[in-house]
Amino acid sequence: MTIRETTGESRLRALCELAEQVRELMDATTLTDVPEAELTAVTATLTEATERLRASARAAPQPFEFAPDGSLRHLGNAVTGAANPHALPLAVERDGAAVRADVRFRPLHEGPPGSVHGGISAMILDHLLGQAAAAAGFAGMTASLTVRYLKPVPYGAALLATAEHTRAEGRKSWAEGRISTQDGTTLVEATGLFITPAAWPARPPTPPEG
Ligand SMILES: CCCCCCCC/C=C\CCCCCCCC(=O)SCCNC(=O)CCNC(=O)[C@H](O)C(C)(C)COP(=O)(O)OP(=O)(O)OC[C@H]1O[C@@H](n2cnc3c(N)ncnc32)[C@H](O)[C@@H]1OP(=O)(O)O
Repeated sequence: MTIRETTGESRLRALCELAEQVRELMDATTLTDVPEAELTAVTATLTEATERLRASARAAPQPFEFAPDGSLRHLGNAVTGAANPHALPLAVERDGAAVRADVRFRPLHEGPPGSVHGGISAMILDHLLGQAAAAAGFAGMTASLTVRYLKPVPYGAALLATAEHTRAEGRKSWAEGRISTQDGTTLVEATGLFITPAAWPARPPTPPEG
């Protein structure tokens, strides 16, 4: 018996491929040094492509949903969503009780000359800490995030982001995490408070792998 993929999944894969191409475009735009006439010509091409995509539009990005394999996914997420060009996308994995993700920032993420914008590091850590809390069974919204910037974060280098849930008190729970180099030097670390909104189920499902 042949199991067919749904048309929806095939279309979603095409959407993710488009998002990846847009990431390539953003990288190319950040670094391009072509002449002005070429910039103008490419802008015209992109204006046309943008209008084609807007011919039919959703009210919101791809939702939090179950994939056909039963896993939870959020393709529209700004950090992990493969269908969201803004996302790296970060692929978050469970590592025992903790979570981890390989990270390679790009010139697109520049803040101070030659290194990554602090808000980008904070965004990655916010999400990773949130997934660590969710992995421990305490999914919630970020109520506060404290970030300590220890060393500039380079782009282009293979880095590692890790986080773990540390404790819970009722609907409040805490997690901590860091972005480090491959040799274990911590560049930026964060602590976060996550609160499960009263309206959420007491024990939400475990987080998606990414
Ligand atoms: C159907 C759902 C299914 C869900 C499935 C989930 C699966 C998960 C999988 C994967 C996870 C992915 C991970 C994502 C990570 C990224 C997360 C983000 O980026 S979140 C966006 C940024 N954050 C916001 O937009 C929050 C906006 N704020 C709020 O919504 C509320 O303020 C909220 C929920 C944080 C608290 O609202 P209240 O009404 O529940 O809070 P009150 O009842 O007043 O307080 C409860 C306790 O918390 C303290 N508290 C409240 N807010 C606080 C704060 N900001 N700082 C410190 N303490 C606070 C209070 O003092 C109180 O403490 P006392 O119980 O008295 O000890």
